[in-house]
Amino acid sequence: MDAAQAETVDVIVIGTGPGGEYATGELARAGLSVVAVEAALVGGECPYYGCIPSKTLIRSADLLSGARVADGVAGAVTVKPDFADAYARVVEVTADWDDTAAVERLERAGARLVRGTGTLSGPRTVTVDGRSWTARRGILLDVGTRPAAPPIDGLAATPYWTNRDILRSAEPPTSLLVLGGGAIGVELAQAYARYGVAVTVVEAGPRLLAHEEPESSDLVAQALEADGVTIRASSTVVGVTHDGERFSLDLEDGTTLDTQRLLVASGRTPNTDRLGLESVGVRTQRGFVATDPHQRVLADQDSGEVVDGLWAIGDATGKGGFTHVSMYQAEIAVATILDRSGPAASYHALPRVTFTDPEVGAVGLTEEQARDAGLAVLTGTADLAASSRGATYGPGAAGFVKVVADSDRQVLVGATSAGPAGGEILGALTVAIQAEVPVDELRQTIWAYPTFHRAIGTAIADLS
Ligand SMILES: Cc1cc2nc3c(=O)[nH]c(=O)nc-3n(C[C@H](O)[C@H](O)[C@H](O)COP(=O)(O)OP(=O)(O)OC[C@H]3O[C@@H](n4cnc5c(N)ncnc54)[C@H](O)[C@@H]3O)c2cc1C
Ligand SMILES: NC(=O)c1ccc[n+]([C@@H]2O[C@H](COP(=O)([O-])OP(=O)(O)OC[C@H]3O[C@@H](n4cnc5c(N)ncnc54)[C@H](O)[C@@H]3O)[C@@H](O)[C@H]2O)c1
Repeated sequence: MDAAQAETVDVIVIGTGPGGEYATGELARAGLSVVAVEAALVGGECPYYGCIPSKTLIRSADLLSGARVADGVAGAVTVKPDFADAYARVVEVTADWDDTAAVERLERAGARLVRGTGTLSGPRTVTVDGRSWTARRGILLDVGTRPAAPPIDGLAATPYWTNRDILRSAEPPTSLLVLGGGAIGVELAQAYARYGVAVTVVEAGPRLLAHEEPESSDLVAQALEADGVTIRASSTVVGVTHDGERFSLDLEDGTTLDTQRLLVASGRTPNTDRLGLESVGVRTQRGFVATDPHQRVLADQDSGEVVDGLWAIGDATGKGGFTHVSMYQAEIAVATILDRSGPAASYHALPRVTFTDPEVGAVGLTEEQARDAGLAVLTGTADLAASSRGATYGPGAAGFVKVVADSDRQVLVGATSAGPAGGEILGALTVAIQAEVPVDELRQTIWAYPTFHRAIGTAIADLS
């Protein structure tokens, strides 16, 4: 069928990241005719090149680290790291980068998958390789992001790695330079260092995990250094070359760094640049698509004008590059597409976890963001190592709970739980912020002894 003879369906989903895959299934189960267009693997980045393989690798590396600190606490353990074991688990959890199971799930739900790159070619119309579809109800975009390479002299001509290459590599490098100290950079730097790889992180900004509390950056820097990672913050790379074997990076301060492998983890670019958004009058901001709180696409950030029959979810909406955001927005979009009433999107209690050891869990605003928002800020902190649980835990107890309160409303607006199981402890803080539990109520809460989460009570008592 050519573009002139477009087939009509109810909904077309372009990009099946986690939210797009979920929405496709839900809409089809609701009885709509749905076509999902996917250029790569159904499920997107998270199950194949993101969350799932990285957290699997991190678990293997954490087991090695636990064994290494056993001597003097539990008895001597001989540790013989074997990356092949870790990689085998990565192959298992990604189904060897095969999306057959996901495709079958979609088809069982009644949806149709079209492999290829979808482009908007006018209102409610999508073209894939010369074939066109028209959507009666509309089009849902979940196109995600791809790794962004900074404009460094020579870099583009080198065989640098992105998250996609490193997580598919069966062999660990002998040395690894990680460009970027964000979530991808710090998680993978630590995991590879624990496998004996000589790792250096080069971060342009003054600290790692720049979006989180400065205390989190310090904690993660100390942990990475304890694992042997060299951290170079406030460092600018001005040139990169590759001689067929090794990379050479020139820094602005005159230093030259040599490495076998280079991982570029310096941010992402939304996949909206070749999507045909101009054909429906949508202007992006730094590639991000603006949406209203029901995930309806806006013509641009400022106008507030809703584009008829177009929804967007996921990383490309710029509300946070996390699978749980994609899934959350997908539920909202599905409700709107099905004309069901439902709550509008709200991000005041957006949680995120960086899966380093110690884990950095955070929700809502940082102290600085709360102050910048003009709130009357109170903060409270508790040191995990100094807690009873910390004393019993022994090595690896470093961490803290920090709470940020709005003293006018007497509710928490932000919190960090960094330490062992920091991401799990975050759950209680997320509920407190989502439900705007009064600080007084949190003061009266009984926190089990001796747990790490009891530090939430200590931090609340410390509010000043
Ligand atoms: C190494 C790494 C680790 C991560 N760890 C975590 C974590 O622990 N927790 C967490 O919450 N998040 C994590 N993330 C982020 C997470 O992967 C994303 O937030 C998540 O995948 C949601 O993305 P999305 O829905 O925007 O779509 P994506 O997952 O980006 O998928 C978009 C899909 O759209 C397809 N596509 C794009 N354009 C088109 C087109 N024109 N036509 C057809 N198909 C198209 C792509 O092929 C892709 O399959 C991690 C990311 C990385 C890279
Ligand atoms: N645990 C998680 O939830 C998790 C894990 C990994 C990734 N992610 C998501 O994936 C996305 C990408 O993560 P990321 O770590 O690539 O991006 P990021 O934006 O979080 O961090 C990129 C870092 O690279 C630095 N940088 C930029 N240009 C540089 C340069 N030229 N030289 C040196 N440093 C430079 C930035 O200052 C920043 O600190 C994010 O949306 C993140 O939320 C989430």
